[in-house]
Amino acid sequence: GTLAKLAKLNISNIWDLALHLPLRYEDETHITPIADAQTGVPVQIEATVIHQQIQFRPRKQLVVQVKDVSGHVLYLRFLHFYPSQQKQLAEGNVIRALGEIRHGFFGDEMVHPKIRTDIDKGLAESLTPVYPTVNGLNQPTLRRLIQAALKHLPADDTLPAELLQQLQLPPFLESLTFLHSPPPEYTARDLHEGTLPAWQRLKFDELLAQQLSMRLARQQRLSGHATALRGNGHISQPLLANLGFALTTAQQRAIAEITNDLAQTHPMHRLLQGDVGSGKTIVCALAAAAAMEAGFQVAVMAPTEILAEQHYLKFQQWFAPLGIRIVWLSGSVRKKAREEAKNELANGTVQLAVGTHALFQDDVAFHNLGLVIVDEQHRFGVAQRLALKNKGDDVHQLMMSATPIPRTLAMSFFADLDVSVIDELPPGRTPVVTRLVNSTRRHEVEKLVKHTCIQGRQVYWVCPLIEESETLQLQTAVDTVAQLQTALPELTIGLIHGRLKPAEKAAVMAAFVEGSTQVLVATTVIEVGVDVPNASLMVIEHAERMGLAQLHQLRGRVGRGAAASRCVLLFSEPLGDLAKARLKVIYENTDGFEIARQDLNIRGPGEFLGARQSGVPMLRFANLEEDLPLLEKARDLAPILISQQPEVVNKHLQRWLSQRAAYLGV
Ligand SMILES: Nc1ncnc2c1ncn2[C@@H]1O[C@H](COP(=O)(O)OP(=O)(O)OP(=O)(O)O)[C@@H](O)[C@H]1O
Repeated sequence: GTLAKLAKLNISNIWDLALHLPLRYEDETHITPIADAQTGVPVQIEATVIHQQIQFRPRKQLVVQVKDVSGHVLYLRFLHFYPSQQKQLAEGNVIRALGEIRHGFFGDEMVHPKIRTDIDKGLAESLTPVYPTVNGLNQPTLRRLIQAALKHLPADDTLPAELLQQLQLPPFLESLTFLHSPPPEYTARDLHEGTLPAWQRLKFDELLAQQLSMRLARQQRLSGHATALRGNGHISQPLLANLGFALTTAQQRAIAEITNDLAQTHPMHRLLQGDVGSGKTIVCALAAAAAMEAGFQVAVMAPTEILAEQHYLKFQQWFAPLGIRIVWLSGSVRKKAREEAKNELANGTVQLAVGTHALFQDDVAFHNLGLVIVDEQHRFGVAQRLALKNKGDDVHQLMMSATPIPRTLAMSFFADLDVSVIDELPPGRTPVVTRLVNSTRRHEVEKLVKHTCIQGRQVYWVCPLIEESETLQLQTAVDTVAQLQTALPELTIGLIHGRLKPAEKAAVMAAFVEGSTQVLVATTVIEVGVDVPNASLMVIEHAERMGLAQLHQLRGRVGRGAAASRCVLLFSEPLGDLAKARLKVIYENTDGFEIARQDLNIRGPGEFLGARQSGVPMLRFANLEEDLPLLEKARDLAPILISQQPEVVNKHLQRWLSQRAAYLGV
């Protein structure tokens, strides 16, 4: 019963209980006269029921009229109610109601207030904590359990007193007790301040645990052994000569950092970051070249088949002319081809493998794997990351991310990684002009499509994301093609979507790349990796449904050549607040790092990194935007503690890691 419910809240021991902190506080310490109540602020009133009625308009509800000593009348409304509540609120009863007063349908009202009838008990002495909970576990039970847990906690602090004094932080247990049962003089508003010392202490402890475990992981890696890979240029030189462009300074710097790491005898863990279109792919290819020149195998892994395929095609184009064999391995590869690929990887006849996490199944063995390149690593699940770790603890790893990661997040979640940033776009690009257009004006956009094609340019048209149904999504795409073809009969229109077989997809893409298809209608498969510099118009339908990272990625498919490019975001009303906020950000910004920063603000770091899906718990207490000073303190302290007070490190990690295994940063 209760244990199972606690488990749902991730509570399995007294530490978990003690760290289950209030979501907010209710103030039942005093009574506010209705006449004095501010609207929109929770207040407790005490009043006599003067009338009770069930109304049916505008919908069925219980409406109770109460009047207090100030002589003011207030309506209490309940859209869902039980007979017991009707009894509680019988005419003549004196009750206390806690809620926000606002001007409503009937006049001044409280909707679904918390009602108390035990008024003879007197007022509460301090604020009442309200905890996150699940169905069937009520607040009083949770409160009792937490109070009991607090009594059983050992009194010792993980951090020495001198250190706390230096950091101006209160003791741990004192902070916890404060937050669970705040002293009477504190108001609910004070307690929401993240700068309250008690909150600061918890946030700091959490951040410190994270920094410590990241540092330890890093030390462990640096003391591990890997083969030093030194290239001699016999692959990279012809590759560079055939490219048709020179590397930017930022690309050169990144590749220098990477080849330097590869030449070390401990495993590389480097993140290659760069905005859309900044030219990450060639840098990865050059890293792969260096490893292959040294005689070692390279595996390139992406989280989805579509993404992996883009890399496969690009690497084919670059490496096949140089006589390098590449195998493709994904979940959809048939048994026979799969066996063949596995054999070739095991006996070393193939140097380069590209694919999804199918590359790291137990039954795939490499002859001499030297480098693993992982694209969009944060989109992999925990199990997949572990599989990778097991395969390649002593292997050099290069992570690639097209999602720019804000500095605070990088400092926190990627503290174990070295980072190379490509902060420069290839020369000759003009920024993409973004337009927000109501979908009722779709025909104007069709004119723009025609205009663009007449000028010899090409167009992407992205169909709406329909998460519930892939079939419906495909249908929409087919309809869009028909509609566009009717409106623009003179144009050649292609269609690409997730259900096409790899060969069919490749054929559609090839036609667009060579320019025989002018308009490419697509489901969001073109999100990442597609690169057709002649395309200069991107139309995105139902842009309001898409996330910022995705919009930025999609928009980044144009503006990759010298031509001035446009991105038209079609939206449909009504727009929710979040959708509005996202569209505003994408309209006002072109810099991926700035967009990511604002995205982080809108969504919070957990969702930003796709943590919900991958199951990696993120920070519970600290907030990376507002707690940057604490994060910096924790980052500075971690190495000092590790070298000078290992016993403190142990104690602190034990307390926090039993909570959250995720700090290990798998
Ligand atoms: N130094 C350069 N000079 C000119 N063009 C370049 C240079 N580097 C890369 N490019 C070209 O720029 C385009 C974008 O490169 P690439 O596909 O590697 O981008 P990316 O960083 O992977 O971006 P995205 O995340 O948007 O896919 C490609 O057409 C590539 O050939």
